[in-house]
Amino acid sequence: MTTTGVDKKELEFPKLADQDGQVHRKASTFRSSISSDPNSEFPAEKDRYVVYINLGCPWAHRVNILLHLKGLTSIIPIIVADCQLVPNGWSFTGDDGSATADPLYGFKHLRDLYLKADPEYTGRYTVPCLWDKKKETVVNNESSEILRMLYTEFDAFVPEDRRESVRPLFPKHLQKEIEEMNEWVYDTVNNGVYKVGFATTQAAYEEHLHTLFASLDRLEEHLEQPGHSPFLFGHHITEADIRLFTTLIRFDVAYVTIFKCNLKMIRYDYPRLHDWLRKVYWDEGEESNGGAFQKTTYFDIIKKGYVLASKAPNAIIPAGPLHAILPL
Ligand SMILES: N[C@@H](CCC(=O)N[C@@H](CS)C(=O)NCC(=O)O)C(=O)O
Repeated sequence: MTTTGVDKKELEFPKLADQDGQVHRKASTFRSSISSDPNSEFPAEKDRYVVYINLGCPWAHRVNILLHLKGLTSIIPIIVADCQLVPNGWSFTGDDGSATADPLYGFKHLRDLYLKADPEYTGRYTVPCLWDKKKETVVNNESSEILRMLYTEFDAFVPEDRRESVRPLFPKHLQKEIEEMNEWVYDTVNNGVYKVGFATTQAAYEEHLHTLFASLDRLEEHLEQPGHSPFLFGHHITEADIRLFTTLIRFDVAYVTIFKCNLKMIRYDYPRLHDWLRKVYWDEGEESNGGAFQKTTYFDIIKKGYVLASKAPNAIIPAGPLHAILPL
């Protein structure tokens, strides 16, 4: 896919930082669940749900990876919006992998779907956004919950060898450890890069920068411990790998330069994290169902999305690093 340059459509990004210069991410609003129970409010069905994403967003990337990993892309189709945020939110433009219009209603903006679901809605129009075609509403717009419900509730639609019962992303004996890691990785790494990149005071920037790198050091130490390679919790990919991957694959190419997360780089300063990242990215075997991570990563779109989001005055997309990811 080719990326278009920045044409400076209406460059306006809703402010993430509050008055105190800090990013306080608001909780997602739609929090219903799909269930494998056919009598539930949102039962798992084929051709009933779609998920809206864009190809730059790390939260949406989690869901894109999951659908590829579980072989669910024909059960829950993905609808891609432009990676460039305009005042009315994400739009469908035909650029950078985006649909030219929303295929369900012909809408030009994701906002229109949120308002169709709830005309009184005043929250942000975020991706990922899981939509129910039957009830014509947003089921859920919180990536961590979408991720989990898609791999637990759709097992009947997943090819047998990829089901949770056979190849779990959240194995019973690791659940406590994965939950614990999710908590600090979310706060200081996944969301941490945003707290650094969108800080509007020097103090907020520095505070979160050091917290972020302390957590990367902690992840490097985690990978040194027995049973923590090649993936975070051993020989198989788990939910924790998906959640960390979408942040770390953006690190050297976008966060270091555009978000000024620049104390260190993954490729030069974190040998174990670098091995882990390359292993996950380049895997084309069974663990990744033939390359789910690589196939869903669009480096040029990621860089472009962040340049626009950070309101860099000249909107120039950094060309480097020379290799977005190094070979194994
Ligand atoms: N907690 C949410 C965050 C999602 C989110 O913030 N997505 C960004 C894109 S990376 C978005 O849609 N932002 C639009 C806005 O805030 O107006 C999740 O994990 O799903």
